[in-house]
Amino acid sequence: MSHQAVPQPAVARKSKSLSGTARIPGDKSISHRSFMFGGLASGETRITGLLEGEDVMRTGDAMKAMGAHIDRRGAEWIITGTGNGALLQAEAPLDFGNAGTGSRLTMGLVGTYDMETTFIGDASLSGRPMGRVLDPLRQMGVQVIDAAPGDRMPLTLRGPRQAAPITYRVPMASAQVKSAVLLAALNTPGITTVIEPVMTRDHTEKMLKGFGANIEVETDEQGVRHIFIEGQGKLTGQVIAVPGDPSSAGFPLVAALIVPGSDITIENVLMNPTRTGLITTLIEMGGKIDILNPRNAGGEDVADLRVRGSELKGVKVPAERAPSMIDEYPVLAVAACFAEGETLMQGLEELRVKESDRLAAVARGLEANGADCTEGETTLSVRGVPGGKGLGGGTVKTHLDHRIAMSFLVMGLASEKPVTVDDQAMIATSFPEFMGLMADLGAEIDQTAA
Ligand SMILES: O=C(O)C1=C[C@@H](OP(=O)(O)O)[C@@H](O)[C@H](O)C1
Ligand SMILES: C=C(OP(=O)(O)O)C(=O)O
Repeated sequence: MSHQAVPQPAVARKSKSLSGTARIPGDKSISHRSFMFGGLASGETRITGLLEGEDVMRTGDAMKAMGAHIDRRGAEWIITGTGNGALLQAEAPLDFGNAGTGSRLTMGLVGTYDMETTFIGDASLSGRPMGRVLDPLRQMGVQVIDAAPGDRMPLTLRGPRQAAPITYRVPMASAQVKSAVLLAALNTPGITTVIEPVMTRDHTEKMLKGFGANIEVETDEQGVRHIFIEGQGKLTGQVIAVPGDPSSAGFPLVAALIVPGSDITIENVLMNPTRTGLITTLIEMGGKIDILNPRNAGGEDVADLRVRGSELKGVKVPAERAPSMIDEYPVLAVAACFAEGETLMQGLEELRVKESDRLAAVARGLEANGADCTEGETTLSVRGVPGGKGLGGGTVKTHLDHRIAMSFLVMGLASEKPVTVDDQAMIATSFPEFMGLMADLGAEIDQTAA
């Protein structure tokens, strides 16, 4: 399905206090990896809580095209994998739609196989840089036999007869790049080393260990992580319960903070410390967020969050925190619009290469809705208006970016005037339940005619 033909606008209006309990869908990062590792392992993998968003379904389709069996039985997804080293050449191009994670991790997964694989995607994905993944793959012996200018998709990989292990220092804070090299190592003899100067989400390392890969992580005195992985080992199917996605939780969370009088509970949220930067920041801003029932589920920390309407104040968000909240800056910028004083967000260079240039897309959307902000090369500062007086009234260009759409719909719930987004169709890539879940909490969001 293409989202580019018929835009579906939506409008969010000032809402009365939000209330109720929400269960957000499964974590996108863990869901992609569950399909990939389950599809690669020997035997059966059973997954509950999987995110059934379009991005993850594309990964499932890719794994099926390479020989995995994937079925949904009731609430469970059941995968019979090919066995490590036994993926088949896909007969047609793999279409990853809008998904950076799915495409980049799969490039790593298949790159070291002695076969050809073509990757295609939508207009947003085709504009995103793939050289960050292709560079280390080339060092391992992978040929890029066709790519759009600037190492972009569509592109075709031709794997070597036998790949060579490398030591690779990840040059930018990117879990996708780290993961692509680790996955390429699975079909490479010997030990591949990935050096990660700045820690990013660690789902690949944790989950590969769970599937039986020989992978070790050492952190040196400077805090630099060295990840060692031995290729061509056996992976065995697992039982996985995917926790709720903290990036998706960010939307009802910020909505409840900025709509006065709100009191909601968000259940079963992943609290892995590489993902909780938004919660830390909002608590620093004075957000009333209670972390309830902290527990461990399937090797990950999870908790329920009680969130109440709050008087927020602006803060400086340090650059070091960026990797732990990288997808949450658009919605944090919205929270900042309702805070007293200035919020300064730093270290945002990676936002420029997401589904849209998120730094520019957020700044333009805020300006269109009367917010006072300054866009720097790698920073964004927002000067807030407690109560939201004068905010709203604009239409936001979403540029095929789900997080821009959801963030600005949240803004409309507490702004004096409605906020319109030009297209909400992309929300289905990561959070298909968004509209219904927000409506159940009392949010006034209408899908307007095109
Ligand atoms: O590894 C992952 O699952 C992800 C890594 C991040 O991307 P980068 O690695 O490009 O920072 C994040 O933005 C994306 O939504 C999911
Ligand atoms: C950046 C994101 O995803 P991806 O890179 O997988 O497209 C996101 O979901 O915000």
